[in-house]
Amino acid sequence: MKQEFVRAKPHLNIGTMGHVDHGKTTLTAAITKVLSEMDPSGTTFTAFDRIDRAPEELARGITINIAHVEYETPTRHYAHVDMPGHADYVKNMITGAAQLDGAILVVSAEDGTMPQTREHVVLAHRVGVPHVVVALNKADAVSDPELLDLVELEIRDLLSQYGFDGDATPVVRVSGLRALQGDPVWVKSVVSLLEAVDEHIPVPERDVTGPFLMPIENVLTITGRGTVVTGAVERGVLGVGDAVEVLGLGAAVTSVATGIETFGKPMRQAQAGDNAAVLLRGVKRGEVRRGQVLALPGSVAPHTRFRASVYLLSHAEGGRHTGIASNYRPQFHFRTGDVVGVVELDRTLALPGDTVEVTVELGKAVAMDTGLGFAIREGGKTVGAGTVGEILA
Ligand SMILES: Nc1nc2c(ncn2[C@@H]2O[C@H](COP(=O)(O)OP(=O)(O)OP(=O)(O)O)[C@@H](O)[C@H]2O)c(=O)[nH]1
Ligand SMILES: [Mg+2]
Repeated sequence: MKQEFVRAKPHLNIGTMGHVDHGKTTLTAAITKVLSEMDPSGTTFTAFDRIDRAPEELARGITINIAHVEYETPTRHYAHVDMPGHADYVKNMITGAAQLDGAILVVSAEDGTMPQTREHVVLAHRVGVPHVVVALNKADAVSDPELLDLVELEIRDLLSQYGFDGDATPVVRVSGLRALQGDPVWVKSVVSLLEAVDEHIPVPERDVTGPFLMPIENVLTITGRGTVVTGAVERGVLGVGDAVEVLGLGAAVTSVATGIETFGKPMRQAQAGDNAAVLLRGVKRGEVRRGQVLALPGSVAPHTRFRASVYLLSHAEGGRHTGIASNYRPQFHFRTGDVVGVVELDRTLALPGDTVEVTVELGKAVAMDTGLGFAIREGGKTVGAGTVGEILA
């Protein structure tokens, strides 16, 4: 019998972002190591090579999204998503898969801010990652303190330039690598970083009273038990035995949640903000997929046509070089899924950097309400971010 999940501390979803090779995964491993040594009952050490593991390696139990690591500070429980520095990360971030309450921006002290540092900051702000704490990593490799000061200034400037409060953002000098190796000075640096995260990233208000909704991130089959969907609960509460509906991107499926887990521990109820794995009664694996939502039956409907306010990323932010006109057909990313759609403009041309009102017609229906955010991508690049306005069909 597995130990049941105990909700003793507030739960937050955070993640590491930053340029390739700046040390995100090393730092993630170091955080779990440092915390597991402070409180073995709260945190289990997750080694570097266990963080970057591929989904195929994961064959046991109802389990949580592979990208997540779990840990506890003295005051909080965190789900931490560590994603690679390349384009896939961006895609995950904008589709809200991670639904971050805050992020640790990892910047190598050796390199300073780099193109993906900028891209991630721009996107974090656009998709509504509300708070950022900076880990000025690899501080062990830079002996000149003035150089560290310089990089710190550069980071603060970058944050301020893209809508964060660069002056108020904590910038903590750390060495993930040396902390992982147990060097006490650098272990302390990771403790300081976590204190900054605890203090600077507030516990968000969760919508626990609204109808239950969870975007599906992953679908797994557990031999002998059935199909499990995983994701972060966006709103409401789901209890074992509750009726649910899977919708969007095709035919709806109704079912009952016969089991719920978080990080391998059974729970009676998942609530907004939790990472949950839900076992669905009588559902075949092929009937559900990433990009759909699991919701209280009748509480949300899939739609194809809507008005939207769209911001087109400027060229400097990684957006298009040229403008768009009506009949533009990019990929629309809603929550965990994406679908092709056609954009109709109210004017002849919209340029990178513009905010425009548009009508969108999707190729497949997506569960949505007014106010839902989405990203627009083409050729593997993010070119816009929008919000659903009036729903037309
Ligand atoms: N000196 C020093 N090297 C570090 C530190 N942290 C990471 N490294 C090294 O930097 C390299 C990249 O580290 P990763 O943790 O894989 O970086 P990442 O940001 O996860 O990289 P991607 O996932 O590919 O974007 C490795 O060789 C690490 O050993 C640090 O604090 N100090
Ligand atoms: Mg990595």
